[in-house]
Amino acid sequence: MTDLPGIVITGASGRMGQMLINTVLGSDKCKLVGAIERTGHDWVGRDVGEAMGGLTNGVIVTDDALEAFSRAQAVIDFTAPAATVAFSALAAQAHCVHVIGTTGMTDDDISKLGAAAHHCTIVRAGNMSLGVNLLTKITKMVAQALDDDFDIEVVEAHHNRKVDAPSGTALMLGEAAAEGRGVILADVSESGRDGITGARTRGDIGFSAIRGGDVVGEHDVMFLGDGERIILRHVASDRSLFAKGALKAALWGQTQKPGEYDMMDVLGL
Ligand SMILES: NC(=O)C1=CN([C@@H]2O[C@H](COP(=O)(O)OP(=O)(O)OC[C@H]3O[C@@H](n4cnc5c(N)ncnc54)[C@H](O)[C@@H]3O)[C@@H](O)[C@H]2O)C=CC1
Ligand SMILES: O=C(O)C1=N[C@H](C(=O)O)C[C@H](O)C1
Repeated sequence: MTDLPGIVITGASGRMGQMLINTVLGSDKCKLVGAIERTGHDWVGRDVGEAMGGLTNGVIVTDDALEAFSRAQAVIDFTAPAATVAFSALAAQAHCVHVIGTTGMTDDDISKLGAAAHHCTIVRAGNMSLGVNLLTKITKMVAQALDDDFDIEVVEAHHNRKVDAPSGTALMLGEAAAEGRGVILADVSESGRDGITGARTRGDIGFSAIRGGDVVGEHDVMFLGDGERIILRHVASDRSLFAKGALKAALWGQTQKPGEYDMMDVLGL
């Protein structure tokens, strides 16, 4: 039992944090050794099981990330961009695998992960589910097969607490479509249409975001031609699939060399 890899969960009180804690506690392949929240959060100092409304489990929520990481083999991090950049430096110092689910990271944030990846294994993906990663592959294939006669639009829907748009998944799908077309997404990306926008530019990849209620995550990639449309869709109905994917990545990362990886690598897609 003691030889099982120890996992730390950051953002312990969050929607994904709590799901991840339950997933780790329910696994016979790893053990929970730490739970992190931001300084000043009212969970800091409390037993995480009790804070989640259940039985105590002996893991006390802390804001001392480096101390917790130094007792762990992997950190699973679904928090916010600035926190994730800071955690990556600490995970590198502690030589832990860093699994990153956080979305909304800028190019500058992502470039900062590069230094940490010299010392530790980083697995980062905007979506940890098998279905979305497969959809990403399929999107690239379809985009490769069709030309600009088909307009590409990515439409996503999420719950009303989500703070970033387009979603990390939508951007993954957009990147895949752009790769399939042999173009750079930044050169053709179109989002936030409003007002007199003019006609659609041929070759653009459009993004639309719906926010409301408790939607877990839905993504459509639409290829719209004259007289026909192809619509590829993924619907997530339970956050546990992201948590299971992240845990798979944390365990996979135990045998990898330092560097930056994604869920395609983990899933062998
Ligand atoms: N890649 C994937 O498969 C998925 C990614 N996500 C992403 O995960 C992130 C979190 O999503 P939710 O759990 O829904 O958000 P949330 O708002 O419920 O949770 C975020 C948690 O991070 C904590 N946090 C923020 N800064 C911190 C810091 N400096 N130190 C420690 N904790 C800190 C907050 O206190 C909060 O508990 C978002 O970026 C979301 O898009 C969500 C689901 C799946
Ligand atoms: O914030 C969320 O909830 C989700 N975020 C990820 C994203 O931005 O794509 C993954 C999933 O769709 C849920």
